[in-house]
Amino acid sequence: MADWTDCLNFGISVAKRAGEQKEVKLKSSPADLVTETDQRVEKILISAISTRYPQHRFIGEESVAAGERLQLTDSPTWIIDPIDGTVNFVHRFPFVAISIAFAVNKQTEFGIVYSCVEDKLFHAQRGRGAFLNGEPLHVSGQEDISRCVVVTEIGAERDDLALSTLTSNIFRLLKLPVHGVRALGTAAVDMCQVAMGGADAYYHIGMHCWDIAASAIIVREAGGVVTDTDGGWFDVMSRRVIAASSSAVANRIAQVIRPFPCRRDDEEPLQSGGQLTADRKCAGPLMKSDDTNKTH
Ligand SMILES: Nc1ncnc2c1ncn2[C@@H]1O[C@H](CO)[C@@H](O)[C@H]1OP(=O)(O)O
Ligand SMILES: [Mg+2]
Ligand SMILES: [Mg+2]
Repeated sequence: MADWTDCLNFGISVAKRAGEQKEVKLKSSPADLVTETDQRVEKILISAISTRYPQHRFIGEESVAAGERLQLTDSPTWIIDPIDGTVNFVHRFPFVAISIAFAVNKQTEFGIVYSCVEDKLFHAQRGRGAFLNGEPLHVSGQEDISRCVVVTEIGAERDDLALSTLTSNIFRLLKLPVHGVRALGTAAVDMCQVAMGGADAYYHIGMHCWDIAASAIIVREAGGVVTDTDGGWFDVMSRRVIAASSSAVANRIAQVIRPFPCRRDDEEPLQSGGQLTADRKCAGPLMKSDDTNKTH
């Protein structure tokens, strides 16, 4: 079996170096500022990694936003979110992360999440455990949903359908009841909270592979479970994830939440007048046919 430890160690060093890039130049508008900083960090990461590993491929949030095709092949591939928590970053809400996953044959070999403001470095390598600043990490092991803190994200969709699904899912969880529902503004750090036992579960529909790939392996290696939002097999391109302290909690959340259909990350982008449209939009019917079986 190939040993990717050299890549992991290099990934950790570039993530920490990129996390020091706190200087932000004000451009013409807040939107420009965000784009410029996100793009700059992604360029720093990709240029350092590709110089060392010229054969490797990349899936980067900003490269995809600039029109690059999103395709996970069997080649060694780095999946990068240069700034996870861009809205936090702009508002100085203190949870912002660099998320880097590395996959070979479509299997994640390691994940790195550097929560820059907190200076917390989470990492995990397949079969070798999960760590926070070098110390082993463990999920809470909680099995009782009524004793759980559950994390999710509000996301950016503001249409009625998205908002009603989002709020009704939170409503259902609160009515179980769970101990609390939280949202930190970065999916990567949300899931690392599950890995370290600060939260017992995370779920969301609509994140992208770069938001969740690294923290998914960190949760698993910390002893947690990662599933699809229907409780089935987790597919990193599906944009559907539950990360939990136990199978019991993951299954209970899968029973409670209503699905919100999204275009897969590896689906062909929608074409509109020759221009690529934002692939962040969800599409399709609101409910799956089996939705009537869900717990209300
Ligand atoms: N269209 C979108 N707009 C804002 N945040 C999004 C998003 N799609 C995914 N996210 C992610 O959702 C969380 C915030 O709710 C962050 O992890 C954020 O990642 P980002 O900061 O890298 O965009
Ligand atoms: Mg992100
Ligand atoms: Mg980002």
